Amino acid sequence: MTEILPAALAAPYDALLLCSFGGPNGPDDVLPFLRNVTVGKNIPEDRLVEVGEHYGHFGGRSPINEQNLELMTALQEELARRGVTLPVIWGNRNWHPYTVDALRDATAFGTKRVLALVTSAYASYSGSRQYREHLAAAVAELGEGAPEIDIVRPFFNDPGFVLANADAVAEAAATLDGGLAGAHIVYVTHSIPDAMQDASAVTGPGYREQHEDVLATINTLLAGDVAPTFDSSLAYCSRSGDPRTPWLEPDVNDHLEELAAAGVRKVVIAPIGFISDHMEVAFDLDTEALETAQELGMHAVRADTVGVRDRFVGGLVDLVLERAARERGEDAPARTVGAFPALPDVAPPGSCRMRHGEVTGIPVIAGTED
Ligand SMILES: CC1=C(CCC(=O)O)c2cc3nc(cc4[nH]c(cc5[nH]c(cc1n2)c(C)c5CCC(=O)O)c(CCC(=O)O)c4C)C(CCC(=O)O)=C3C
Ligand SMILES: [Fe+2]
Repeated sequence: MTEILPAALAAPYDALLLCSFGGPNGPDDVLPFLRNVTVGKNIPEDRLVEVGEHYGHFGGRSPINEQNLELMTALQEELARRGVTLPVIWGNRNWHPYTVDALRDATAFGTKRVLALVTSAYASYSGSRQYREHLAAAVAELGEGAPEIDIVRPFFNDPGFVLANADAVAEAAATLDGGLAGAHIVYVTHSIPDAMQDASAVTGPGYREQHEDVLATINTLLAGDVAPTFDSSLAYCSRSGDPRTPWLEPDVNDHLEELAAAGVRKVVIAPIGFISDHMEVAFDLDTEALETAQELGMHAVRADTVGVRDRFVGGLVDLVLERAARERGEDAPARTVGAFPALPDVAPPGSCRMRHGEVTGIPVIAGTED
């Protein structure tokens, strides 16, 4: 076999698109951004006003854009460190810079094959399929000359992501009196409607089961060789939508109350569902949940999100190069931790619909529209 020079390790891709959610950069952006997010979503107006106020507490801007710029730089540096030639570009689903604009620019510079890395680790409609619809819409809008796009599989069970989370939980626990002993780790992720959960579980492990897998791995790592003296559970934040529609529970605040009533006094809040400290983390956890814990007389600390930790960024670059190698027809096994295999590079028919049983026929990239 001929050896591939490092510079060509990302071939056939000629750009890596960091594809994210987007967020407002100032007060005037907040409402138009929220309207973009909720178009066709049946979110009550008073919920929009409430979420607008969350951004208001932070000067009308979300930290998400700066965090994505940092991640983009970290990815570029790690690729350069490995000698790989692959420009990183950035585009969002719901706010500037929009994906379609980033792709148009890249195309003008001759980009033909793009690998997209979505900033959600877990597979569900919101975290994966909706991005794949969004990318297909961008390609359609660009028309002739649009780049061909592939996607990095949802990376919840990537060793880099899971180990970086375990490090963050261990560091947070170390700040508690007596460390992890006698503590309760509340793992937290974004709630989704039950119907979206059910749809996420049709062709592979569901959204909740993916999180349960990650937290089981982290718990095993933290326990080491000794019998664990800590407990853990999974709770949810940021529920929205019609209050009559069932979403995944328990809400993190309700859950903290239950734990306090059961005598728990030491808590690590571990936001494994999010890769950076964007608004859900800054408001729903650091503002609301930590306040709830304090009112309940608990000592609670929030573990870092993976952000730009070396292990995480290194894992992402491994995923990118692994995907490129498979695209070149090489045998590049997908590395994982936990009970589940890697999710496929191309989503199977029927995966991660918005609602269980619903077929919309909306085109996607890296999968079929059924
Ligand atoms: C699973 C999931 C992630 C994945 C985790 C990840 O990707 O990291 C995620 C990420 C994010 N969600 C975000 C913001 C919002 N999400 C909303 C609404 C919704 N999210 C949902 C789910 C998820 N969301 C769902 C099922 C809805 C209901 C409407 C719908 O079905 O789409 C709304 C509307 C108002 C409201 O209802 O809350 C907003 C403003 C931001 C940006 C934060 C910032 O600005 O810093 C980010 C990263
Ligand atoms: Fe969301």
